[in-house]
Amino acid sequence: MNIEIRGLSKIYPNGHAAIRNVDLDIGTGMFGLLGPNGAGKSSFMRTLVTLQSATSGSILIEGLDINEHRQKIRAMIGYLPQDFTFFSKLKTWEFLDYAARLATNLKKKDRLIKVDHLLDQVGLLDVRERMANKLSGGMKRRLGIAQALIGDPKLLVIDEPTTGLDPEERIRFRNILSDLSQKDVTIILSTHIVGDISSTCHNMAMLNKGEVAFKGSPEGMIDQVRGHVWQVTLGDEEFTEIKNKYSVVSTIPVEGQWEAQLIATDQPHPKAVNVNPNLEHAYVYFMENQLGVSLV
Ligand SMILES: Nc1ncnc2c1ncn2[C@@H]1O[C@H](COP(=O)(O)OP(=O)(O)OP(=O)(O)O)[C@@H](O)[C@H]1O
Repeated sequence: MNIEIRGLSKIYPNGHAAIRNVDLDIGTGMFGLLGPNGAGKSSFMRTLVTLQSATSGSILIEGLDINEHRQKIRAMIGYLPQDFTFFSKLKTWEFLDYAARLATNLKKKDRLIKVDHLLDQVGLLDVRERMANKLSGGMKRRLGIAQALIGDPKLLVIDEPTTGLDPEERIRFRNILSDLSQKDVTIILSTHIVGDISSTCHNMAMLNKGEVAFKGSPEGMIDQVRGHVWQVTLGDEEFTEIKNKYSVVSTIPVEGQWEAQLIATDQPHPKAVNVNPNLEHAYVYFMENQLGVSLV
């Protein structure tokens, strides 16, 4: 899979520029689009899956311009929107069968085989008879993935899939996506949860206010913060001073003091030592130092 995006902008009729001049190349595997709420992730995804047109710029998928080959492109894509909802009167398998009727020309027997295969793949075979709207939040999200997979897409576009899920469901969901990406499905995943990207994606971009703030590998983003992540253990008074001055990423109480990790360009306190950065540190660093967003 090869997706080439050049100079992409989306300005809504009210004048709001949700995507600004985005250039991205997305290849096979799992690609993560990271960014805070309102960064333009959903606008980008909706444009990519041809649900809305761009104001300017181009998107080529497998060399095909999405404006000229809309039907062909749509047949290649499975999409799970952020606000995916169910028809309330259908059982879990019936819902998926309905989606299969819309998306495929399969005969009933083959459709039902496919439905059960997909339910099994996303761990919902046990609850196939349960009403779809009675599934838990995580199960609904997994049924959403099954529905997006029903037409055997080459590209799966998933908008904020793990928001609101408990940690167990989040891990389960990530594992399903990892399995899929091994099976020749390219996945583009948008999220504001750093852990979704660090545990699954080899390539990523960070969007902020509609612009690409970083593109590359998660390791590449982490490299940029190396030397700027510090750990220091302080009493109440000094800790309050530090907290008011720097972005504190984590705090653990240790024997009446505070062990804090924080982001700072230079050593923030004589006792502070550098620690190995992770993607969460890099995210905070980018938001603060590169983009001027104050998190203090
Ligand atoms: N149809 C629209 N008309 C006008 N403004 C819009 C429209 N859709 C989105 N926006 C605005 O564009 C910006 C980007 O929104 P978008 O939903 O793409 O961001 P996001 O990164 O997906 O954030 P979230 O996770 O909060 O949905 C926001 O300021 C939003 O209010």
